[in-house]
Order: sequence, then structure tokens, then C-alpha cells
Amino acid sequence: MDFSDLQDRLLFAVPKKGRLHEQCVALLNGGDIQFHRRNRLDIALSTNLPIALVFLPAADIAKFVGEGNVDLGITGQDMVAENGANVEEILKLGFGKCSLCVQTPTSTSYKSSKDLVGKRIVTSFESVVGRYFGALEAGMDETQASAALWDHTATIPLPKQTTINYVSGSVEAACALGLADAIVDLVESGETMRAAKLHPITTVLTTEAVLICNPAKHNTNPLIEMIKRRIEGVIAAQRYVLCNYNIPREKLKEAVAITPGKKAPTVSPLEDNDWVAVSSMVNKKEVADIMDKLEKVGAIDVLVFAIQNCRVGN
Ligand SMILES: Nc1ncnc2c1ncn2[C@@H]1O[C@H](COP(=O)(O)OP(=O)(O)OP(=O)(O)O)[C@@H](O)[C@H]1O
Ligand SMILES: O=P(O)(O)OC[C@H]1O[C@H](OP(=O)(O)OP(=O)(O)O)[C@H](O)[C@@H]1O
Repeated sequence: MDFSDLQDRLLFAVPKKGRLHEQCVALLNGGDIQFHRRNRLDIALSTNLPIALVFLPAADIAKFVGEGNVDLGITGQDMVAENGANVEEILKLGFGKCSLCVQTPTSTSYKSSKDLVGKRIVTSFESVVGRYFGALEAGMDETQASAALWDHTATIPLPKQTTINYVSGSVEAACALGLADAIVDLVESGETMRAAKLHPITTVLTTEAVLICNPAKHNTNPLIEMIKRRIEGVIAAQRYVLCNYNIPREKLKEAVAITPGKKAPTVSPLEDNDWVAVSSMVNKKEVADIMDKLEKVGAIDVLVFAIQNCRVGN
């Protein structure tokens, strides 16, 4: 493969490994973006669309999209903040959800991030943490410092009193090793934090995986909107199931209140005029509860179907 193979193709960056990789590949498969990735090659040409998939470390994707080296990408919002990348977030993907937290040893009594001004912080998020403590040192409170991370127009001075040291991984070990008074790292279940005898002081930011594009490219290539719609459909299909049931016409209003659907449920007449059939998308997580409620109001033949793929209105 050489440069000419990539011409006229939309370059779409996806994490090559790590936490986000598998779910990204599932979205590509669900959206029928077909590709064959040859062993050890980080660029794969789609076999059915004018797209080239570029497999990159999640940490680099925001930068590549921001600088226009690739058109579209999937990464975490934390990576967008860390790179200070000027990208357009076009879709939240609902996975890779976690929080970037200031954490201190449980044996210490720091109460807030302000208490850590002037101390030693270890993190993999050198830029975000630098700006955060720079903002605290400049007199902002914690909420203002977090908000300033997303404000491209804000000029935040570098921290002068607080020492920020970068490590690429195993951040949690820094306090035990005597290298830090606090760390700033991602927390999902909290297991890693608790195992290292740390506790959270403040949340610097919350993050999830997002589809991002280069702001200058969004309106120039209709493929971007097409990919967005396809991925939206896959996510909705993962999140919802289709619930069908029959209900006495006089109970329809009560039943529809239980299954209002994404927009509105489909109601169809039955041979027996006193009954109607209802078909409605419901949240997968709530389906058992919804079935209990439907039975209570008199629904019968309640059937739930998985959705293979869908397109829903906004
Ligand atoms: N515990 C977690 N739970 C949920 N999402 C996470 C978690 N850890 C990281 N993420 C998300 O996944 C992104 C990539 O994290 P990951 O640890 O996979 O990084 P990586 O450096 O690309 O991979 P690796 O650690 O294998 O080198 C993070 O930027 C964050 O958005
Ligand atoms: O709250 P938890 O559910 O325990 O998740 C948090 C951990 O997940 C991430 O690390 P990861 O496991 O991806 O490994 P890494 O340290 O090599 O990045 C993060 O850096 C934390 O260490």
C-alpha cells in the first residue's frame, strides 16, 4: 500500500489496542464498514466504502484529527482535553466511561485539590493536570478549573508552586513509592484506586468515547454524516429492544405511558375491534420492569425482540 491508495478515501482513525479497541471494531462491523486488516499493518482499506481505517494509539487520535492528518476518529474525551485538540465532537458513543480523579493516600487528610497546590502530583495527563493546577493557582475554584480545561480561549498560566511529573502507566504506584503526594488518573470501578490504598479527592473531568472530526472537514465530506448515522443506528440497536403486545383499546393510554417509544409507538388495529397491537422500542435495561407493568395494565402476548440495526429520528 502506498500514498496513492489513500487518495480520495476518508481517513478514519480507530484505537489500535487498549480499552476502546474492541468496541470500536464492533461499531465498524455493525455499521457494515468492511475491511481486511493485514497482519501488523495499521492502515486497512475498506472493501465496500471509500474509507481507509487507520489504527493508532487512542492518545494520538485527537491530535491527528485536530491537525487534519486524518478526517475522523474515535477516542476518549480525556484524550481530546489532554491534546488540547481543536476537534468537533459529533457523537458520544456511550462506552469508555470513567472519571479523571485527583487521588491521595487514604492515610492522608487532604480534603480538596486546593490543598494539593504546592505539592507533588504524578499523572499520565501532564497537560490537563498542568492546566488544572495552573487554574487553581490563579485563584479559580475546582469547578472553574475543570470548566477552563474545555475553553480554548482561556489562557491559563503554568503552575509555579505545584510539581507535575509525567509517568506513562502504573500511576497508582507513585504515592506508595514516595514520588507523589497525590496522583491524577482514570477511575472506573475504583478497584485499582482502592487496591493502591488511595481515595478520590476531586473529579477533574468525566470522559467517554466519542466520534470526532476535523472541524474543517465536517461539511465537505458527506461520508462523515453517513458514518455518524450508521454508528448511531448500531448504538441504538445495542441499547433498545422492540416490545410488541396486544392491549384492550380502553387501556391503550395507560400502556402507551409505559412504552412511549423513541418518538411514538406504532399502534395497529386487530380483527377484534376492542383490542389493538402496540409495537415500541424500549430501553433494554428496563425491559423486565416494563413487561411487569404492561401485564398489570392488561397487556397480553408481550413479545420482546432484539434489534439487529436501526435508524431512529433525533
Ligand atoms: N478503566 C477504564 N474504564 C473505562 N474507560 C477507560 C478506562 N481506562 C481508560 N479508559 C478510556 O480508554 C482510553 C484509552 O485507554 P487505554 O488504557 O486503553 O490507553 P492506551 O494507552 O491506548 O492503551 P494501553 O494502556 O494498552 O497502552 C482512555 O483515554 C479512556 O478514555
Ligand atoms: O477504576 P478501575 O476500574 O480499576 O479502572 C482504572 C484503571 O484503568 C486504567 O488503566 P488500565 O487498566 O487501562 O491500564 P494502564 O494503567 O496500563 O493504562 C486507569 O489508568 C486505571 O489504572
